[in-house]
Amino acid sequence: MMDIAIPYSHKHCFACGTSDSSSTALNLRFIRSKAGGVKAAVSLDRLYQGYSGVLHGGIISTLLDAAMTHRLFAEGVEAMTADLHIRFAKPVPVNHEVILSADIDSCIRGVFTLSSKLYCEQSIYASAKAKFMRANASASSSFLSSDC
Ligand SMILES: CCCCCCCCCCCCCC(=O)SCCNC(=O)CCNC(=O)[C@H](O)C(C)(C)COP(=O)(O)OP(=O)(O)OC[C@H]1O[C@@H](n2cnc3c(N)ncnc32)[C@H](O)[C@@H]1OP(=O)(O)O
Repeated sequence: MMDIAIPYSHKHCFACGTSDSSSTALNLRFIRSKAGGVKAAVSLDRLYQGYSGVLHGGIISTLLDAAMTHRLFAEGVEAMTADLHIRFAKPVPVNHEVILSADIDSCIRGVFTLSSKLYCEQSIYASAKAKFMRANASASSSFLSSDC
């Protein structure tokens, strides 16, 4: 399945940029999930730990935010995070594959509400809800209904 295309504005992104643009880039690559959202698999090493052996909460937040951002990219929407809530349910181990997913919950008057989840061993270890607003008001999308 094809990767979600990353817009030019994200070429140098810490989360989805490549190591060509930054030596610490996470190099995340998202694809469409069968359920219609997006998903990515990633395993991060000790460079990204907080407590010993545990992925840093700021990195977890970044992964969840990136999943939601890419869910919007999949609709041709470039939007900024306006509000972000994270639930750290279980310590996420480093050097262990985790799966990220994201879905669009609603879009009302230009405010997109999304949710994302981080799975480890098929359990939810962290989740997020966020609101996004378009960076570029001229962006178009098949998802957009008349009130967006
Ligand atoms: C682009 C974005 C960048 C942004 C960066 C900014 C972010 C920076 C972040 C920086 C971070 C940097 C630092 C780091 O990196 S720290 C690393 C990141 N954090 C973690 O890995 C924590 C993972 N989670 C856990 O270990 C457990 O879930 C904890 C220890 C939190 C609780 O596990 P425990 O097994 O002890 O508890 P329980 O689940 O049986 O529940 C017991 C009770 O507690 C209540 N309870 C539990 N949770 C919540 C809650 N959230 N609000 C309200 N209540 C809550 C729950 O309802 C229950 O109540 P009751 O039913 O008994 O009445």
